[in-house]
This record gives sequence, C-alpha cells and structure tokens, in this order.
Amino acid sequence: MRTLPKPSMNELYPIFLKVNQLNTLLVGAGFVGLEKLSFLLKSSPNAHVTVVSKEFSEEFRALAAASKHVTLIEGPYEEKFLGGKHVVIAATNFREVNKQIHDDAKERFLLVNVADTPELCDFYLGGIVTKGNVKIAISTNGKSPTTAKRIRQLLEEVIPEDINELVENINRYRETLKGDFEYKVDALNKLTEGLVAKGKTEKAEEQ
Ligand SMILES: C[C@@]1(CC(=O)O)c2cc3[nH]c(cc4nc(cc5[nH]c(cc(n2)[C@H]1CCC(=O)O)[C@@](C)(CC(=O)O)[C@@H]5CCC(=O)O)C(CC(=O)O)=C4CCC(=O)O)c(CCC(=O)O)c3CC(=O)O
Ligand SMILES: NC(=O)C1=CN([C@@H]2O[C@H](COP(=O)(O)OP(=O)(O)OC[C@H]3O[C@@H](n4cnc5c(N)ncnc54)[C@H](O)[C@@H]3O)[C@@H](O)[C@H]2O)C=CC1
Repeated sequence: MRTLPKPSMNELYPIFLKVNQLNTLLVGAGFVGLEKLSFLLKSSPNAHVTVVSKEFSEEFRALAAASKHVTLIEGPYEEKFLGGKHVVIAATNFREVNKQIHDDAKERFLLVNVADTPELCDFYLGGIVTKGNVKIAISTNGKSPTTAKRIRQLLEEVIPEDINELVENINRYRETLKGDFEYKVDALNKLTEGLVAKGKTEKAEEQ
C-alpha cells in the first residue's frame, strides 16, 4: 500500500506562469527587488511588471529600461497599486510593510510572495534552468535558497544544450501523427522509450 506524505512534507505544486500575459507588482527595488526582477526578466523578457519603490538605483533603472513592459513608480507602497494585478512580490526592507502588502493582496485573492517571510508566501520564486523549450524550476520548499542556486548551476552544466533539438524533432513528429489520443501516446512512448531505458533497468535491478 502506498503511504501518503506527511502534512509537513513538501506540498508545493509547481506551475509555469505566462508572466507576459499577467500583471505583476513588485514592491521594493533594493538588492532583493533587483535580484527578483532580473531573474524574472531573464526567464521572461516580456513580463509585465510594475515596480513601486521609495527609491531606485541606477542599476535598477537600467535593467527596467532594457525591457518594454516594466513600469517604475517612485514612492511608498499604496493599496491602489494592487488594482489590475495578478501576482504580487513584496520585497521592501520593512517587515510590517511587507505584511501589509500581503494582507491587502489576500483580501483581493491575489497570489503573493513575501521575500522575507516564507510562511506568508503563496508561492516561491525558484531557481530556473532554461534550455530552449525545456525549463526546469527548482525549490527547496523555502528551506535553503542557496541549495536551489547550486542545483540550478549543476543542472545547467549537465543538461545538454541540444536537448531543445530533441524536443523540436519530437514536436515535428507529434504534429504528423494522425489518430486518436491513445494511438498518439503509444507512438510517442515507443519513440522515446530509449530516453528512460537506463533508469528502468537500474530500477528493475534494484527490485
Ligand atoms: C522562500 C524564498 C521566497 C522567495 O524569494 O520566493 C526565499 C527566501 C529567502 N531567501 C533568503 C536568502 C537568499 N536567497 C538567495 C537566492 C535565491 N533565493 C531564491 C528563492 C527564495 N528565497 C524562495 C525559496 C526558494 C526555495 O524554495 O528554495 C532563488 C532560488 C530564486 C529567486 O531569488 O528568484 C534565488 C537563487 C537563484 C539562483 O541563483 O538560481 C541567496 C543566495 C544568493 O543570493 O547567492 C540567499 C542568501 C543565502 C541563504 O540564506 O540561503 C532569505 C534570508 C534573508 C535574510 O537572511 O535576511 C529568505 C527569507 C527566509 O528564508 O526567511
Ligand atoms: N527572498 C530572498 O531571496 C531574500 C530576501 N531577503 C529579505 O528581503 C528584504 C529586502 O532586502 P533588501 O532588498 O536587501 O533591502 P534594501 O534595503 O536593499 O531594499 C529595500 C527597498 O524597499 C524600498 N522600500 C522601503 N519601504 C518602502 C515602502 N514603504 N514602499 C515602497 N518601497 C519601499 C526601498 O526604497 C528599497 O528600494 C529584507 O527583509 C531581507 O531580509 C534578503 C535576501 C534574500
């Protein structure tokens, strides 16, 4: 019988957001705000982001200026900035401001990330590996962001650059397949069997 995971275990469910079709509010443009925006734009150059901050560094302004869809608002956070947003990231250096942003966002049923308080996060920003169409997100359940960074670096090394060619080729084959769902699944499984064969053999040997 399968054992169910304990409630304290990792219950995160990863999803891949099309942030170019969503509006994100980032509050705070310090060290952390800069890091969050640069990772967001690296992965999604067309992300729609509004940044509210009491001050902006030259570095932050330069990063924002390089993207078409980043708007900067200089001044303190106000609840009205949540209007029309889907996702909120609170990254000010004041815990009580971040908490206020969290509470306002929850009142509006928005998804919120509070950079200094994992317990208040609806989602975490993860480490990200991108190889063409393949994207891998890494989280340590909020326990060790440094480990997420190291795993990201490791995967960047070991996943071959040409994995995207494989995906593109299989996609072309997929487009040519006629027939019902079951037939397609079967054909694609047969084609890609070799990709996991080694792992399967190892598993079989373990048993
Ligand atoms: C919960 C989470 C919330 C969120 O931000 O979404 C969070 C929270 C906190 N981070 C802190 C510290 C650091 N964060 C990093 C780096 C990253 N942090 C990222 C994500 C997350 N950080 C989310 C969980 C992700 C998961 O589940 O694993 C990454 C993966 C992605 C990204 O930033 O977009 C990115 C690496 C990207 C890459 O390189 O690939 C480094 C290392 C470095 O910068 O070199 C340090 C210093 C070393 C250390 O502490 O480990 C602190 C303490 C602050 C303090 O002490 O003041 C808190 C608050 C707390 O834990 O209380
Ligand atoms: N999640 C993560 O990866 C990490 C989170 N942190 C936490 O993130 C928080 C921010 O850290 P830093 O960026 O280093 O601080 P910082 O002092 O460099 O930047 C804070 C920014 O918030 C702005 N700000 C302050 N009050 C504001 C308000 N009322 N309205 C709008 N903007 C406001 C400031 O103008 C500044 O741009 C800290 O609490 C820190 O503990 C720190 C390291 C990593």
